[in-house]
Amino acid sequence: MEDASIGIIGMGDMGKMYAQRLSAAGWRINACDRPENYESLTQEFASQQRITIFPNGHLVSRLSDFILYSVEAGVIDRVVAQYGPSTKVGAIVGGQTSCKAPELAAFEKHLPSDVEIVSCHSLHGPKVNPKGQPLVLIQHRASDESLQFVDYILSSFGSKHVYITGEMHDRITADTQAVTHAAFLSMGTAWQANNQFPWEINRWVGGIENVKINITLRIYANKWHVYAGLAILNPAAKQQIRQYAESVTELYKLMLGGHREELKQRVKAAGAAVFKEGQEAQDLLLKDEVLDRFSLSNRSREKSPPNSHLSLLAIVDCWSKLGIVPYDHMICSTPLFRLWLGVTEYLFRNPELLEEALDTAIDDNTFRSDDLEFTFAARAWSDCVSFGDFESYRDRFERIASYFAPRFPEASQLGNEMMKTILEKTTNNP
Ligand SMILES: NC(=O)C1=CN([C@@H]2O[C@H](COP(=O)(O)OP(=O)(O)OC[C@H]3O[C@@H](n4cnc5c(N)ncnc54)[C@H](OP(=O)(O)O)[C@@H]3O)[C@@H](O)[C@H]2O)C=CC1
Ligand SMILES: O=C(O)C(=O)Cc1ccc(O)cc1
Repeated sequence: MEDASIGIIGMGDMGKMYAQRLSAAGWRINACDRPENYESLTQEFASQQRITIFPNGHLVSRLSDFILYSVEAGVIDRVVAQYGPSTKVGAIVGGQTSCKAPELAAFEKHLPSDVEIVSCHSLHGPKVNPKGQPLVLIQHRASDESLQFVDYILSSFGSKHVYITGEMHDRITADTQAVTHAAFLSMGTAWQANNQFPWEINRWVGGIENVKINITLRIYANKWHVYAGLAILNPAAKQQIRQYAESVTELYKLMLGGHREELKQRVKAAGAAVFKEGQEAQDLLLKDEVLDRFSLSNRSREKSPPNSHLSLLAIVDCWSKLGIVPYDHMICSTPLFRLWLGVTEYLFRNPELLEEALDTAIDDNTFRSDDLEFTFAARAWSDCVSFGDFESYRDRFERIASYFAPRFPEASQLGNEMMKTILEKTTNNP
């Protein structure tokens, strides 16, 4: 067992993270990226004895006992079609892509029948310490023994292993990932459309606004294909993002029409369905003292600025309409999802704050144009995902990312500290 070697096809951020950590745990790694990256990768890993770089996936596949594809989700079929037939007889193959339906379909289609399939998914970014984070393992076409082997290989991460099917993985991550990203992508789109840097405007400063701002910038500072792939390729994501956009639109119409009682009744009923009695056994995930430390703004905050919090009211409405209990999704939660649930929980478990948000939504028209742009944005992202066009997703994503780009270095440093502080409190208690 110990003399087995691990193949990694796709040495981007996740592939490198896996190579580094697995080689540090003593495994021999055979890795490749696209042939044009062979020279630079060879140089980069020259001093690492246990990592051997090869020019292409054929050479990695024929040598390795467990082969992991860590490429963009949109190219998985093409890459497996290319290298799959070269897989070593009796090897185990898996993938790291964020949506399992296309990955598993590609494996079934292109891998020889003597090859077993155990796939995986680390539910965190490459710079997050895997310890304690969920790691999904999917025994798709494999013996129990082979699952145990992969389990053993990946055990050095110290992650929390979760054993589910590919289908269940996609249904849960549609919520924990795709809808979560849609909400933050929409916030960024709305700020850009209104030509705002939210940390420069008094009414945005402080508290849960800091989480919204830091996470939005964190997403836009990342690679578009990760978000596009997991949303566009996951059929459950389309439906769930559409419901989020509908919830945003319907709540916004109630606000515009001044339907205070209907708005309150709908939001509170949704809140009661999602945040059931007894679930508050654990402390609130987020607290003001922590949140206020992570501001991009140099303005001071005197009092919690009132806000309609349309994005948060809508996610709870969306969960309730879909019959989703987000706490049940903690098994596939990413750090971002836990923060997102943390901020909604913060609002909904504080009746005064919720009441203030609902009254602000009706009475205070300074939020109307922000909320209008947010509504447009949520619908536009939903259409973009439903349409399934990677290039238009990329175009929207990169246009908005370039608006915020000057603040990425600062936001990412602050965002990392924020994640670390908040996640230290939540990782062991998901
Ligand atoms: N980033 C994240 O936070 C997470 C990502 N994931 C998933 O992991 C996968 C990898 O993501 P990530 O590492 O971030 O993305 P990257 O873009 O950093 O890495 C993908 C790598 O695959 C390479 N590649 C493309 N085609 C081939 C090929 N034919 N042969 C060999 N290599 C190839 C790419 O090369 P080139 O760039 O030159 O095309 C690139 O270096 C994705 O499916 C993503 O959804 C999962 C968990 C977290
Ligand atoms: O936490 C998130 O949602 C991220 O943005 C990082 C991420 C991206 C893709 C994954 O498949 C898993 C984690």
